[in-house]
Amino acid sequence: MSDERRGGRQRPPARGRSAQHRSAQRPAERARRTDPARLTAYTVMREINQGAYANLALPKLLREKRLHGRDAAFATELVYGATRLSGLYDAITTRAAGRPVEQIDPAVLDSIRLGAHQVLGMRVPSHAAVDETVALARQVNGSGAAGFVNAVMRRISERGLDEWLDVVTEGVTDPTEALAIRTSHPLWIVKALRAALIGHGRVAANGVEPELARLLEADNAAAKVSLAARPGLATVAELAASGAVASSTSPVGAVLPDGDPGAIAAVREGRAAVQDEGSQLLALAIATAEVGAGAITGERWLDLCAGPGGKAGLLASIAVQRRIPFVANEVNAHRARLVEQTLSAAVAAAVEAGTTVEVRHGDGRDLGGLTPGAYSRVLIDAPCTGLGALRRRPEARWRRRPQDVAALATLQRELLASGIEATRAGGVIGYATCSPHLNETRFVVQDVLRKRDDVELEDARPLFLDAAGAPLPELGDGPYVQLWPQVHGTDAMFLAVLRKR
Ligand SMILES: C[S@@+](CC[C@H](N)C(=O)[O-])C[C@H]1O[C@@H](n2cnc3c(N)ncnc32)[C@H](O)[C@@H]1O
Repeated sequence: MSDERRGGRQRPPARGRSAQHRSAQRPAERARRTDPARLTAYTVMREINQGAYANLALPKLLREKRLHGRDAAFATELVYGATRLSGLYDAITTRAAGRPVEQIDPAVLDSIRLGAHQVLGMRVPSHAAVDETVALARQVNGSGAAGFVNAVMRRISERGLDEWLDVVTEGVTDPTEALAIRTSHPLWIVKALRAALIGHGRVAANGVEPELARLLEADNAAAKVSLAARPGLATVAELAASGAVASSTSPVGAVLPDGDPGAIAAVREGRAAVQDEGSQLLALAIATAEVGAGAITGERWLDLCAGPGGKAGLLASIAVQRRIPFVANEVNAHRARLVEQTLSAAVAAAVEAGTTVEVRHGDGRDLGGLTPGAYSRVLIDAPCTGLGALRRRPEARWRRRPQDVAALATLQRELLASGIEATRAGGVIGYATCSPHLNETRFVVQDVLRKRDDVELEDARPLFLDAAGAPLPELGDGPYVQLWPQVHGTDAMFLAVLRKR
């Protein structure tokens, strides 16, 4: 699609007509079909509405529709931006349409969300955004709906984002609620993140609002594409030769400024992978923690909740380099297969090195009882709400419910307890989540520690080193490590390191 068609720059007036004239045209007079990028974005929005995940549905459709380069980037920004900001855009649409969004057909609402994002969140000129949104609506929602979309889009485009933010927060006196509306997050998540910033010691309660705003804004920014070179299988230099830029945060990381990571041979071959730099640092921390004298000989590593295998991929390659047997366990059959796929290069390397990398399909809660004291290092990357990775999962904030936190609480405690059982004396246990929620992080660890005397908490901070080997900054008072997107540029990963007595 050309920039002109996309509206990426101002179009000259067509056949002497002004942009204002075009905006005032009846929808029937406008282009009847939209472009493939917008249509793809709309189709994915509908799939998300039916329960799909953006990070799976979008790449699949981009491949099917053969959209590459700038068209793929445009469709991606449309889907991710319109989905993340749908709470805000719905509040604006309510005012522009003069009726609650619940009274608007969800398919029509998706067209409006995409249009609103072009007008308020991207640099698409208003007239082009309105024209294209009406063309899309006519094509996918019908001509009756297109008239309605035209009216709503014209109202939306009458104000800039700042003006709309004032309109939708007018009369809202609670600053947390106003922040939730402005940054398009459910209120319960904003409250949980506020408590997490204070509870993890990032900021004092009386100065939390600016930091909370930074965190919520970071959730709304596109996450960079980070790659991890799996040690012994690939190098950062190899990734750099493929167009990535060496990471300053992770010693095994590189950032891909643009392009398809799947086009890089090391990624295709499972020698490198797309992985958040925080996840990389966390896996490296587990691999570098010193194990006690009782556990150092005959080391054996376990990833108790490995699917889809990101951290297992990094840990397994390090284990192979050190000729240490590695087991990746996963309860979900489909995800266990994904672990097998992602570990295939490490499995082959293990055979060469005369060691083993094994994928086990089963409930991690059973492993402590089945293989007590069998492992020198155990990672429990527990199932969690994922509130620390909202920037990567645009729909997650709208799907998660406050009750999900409580529903996971028992499982998280049982998995940690099982991981501790599976660890031998002197061994190291890492409890991790991609959520900073206090109920999924500190409180889980504290609860489990309170009930047993065979394990102690270690300071995890010295295990976090950046690409230059320097201590990662701003890790707080310890002993836990809580990473933050607005500080470290990573997902908000949590790690507690325990040692078995
Ligand atoms: C946060 S994810 C792990 C992410 C993984 N470590 C990575 O870096 O790619 C948690 C995983 O735990 C799995 N899980 C949930 N309950 C489990 C159980 N009882 N035993 C083992 N795995 C479980 C989930 O299916 C999910 O794949």
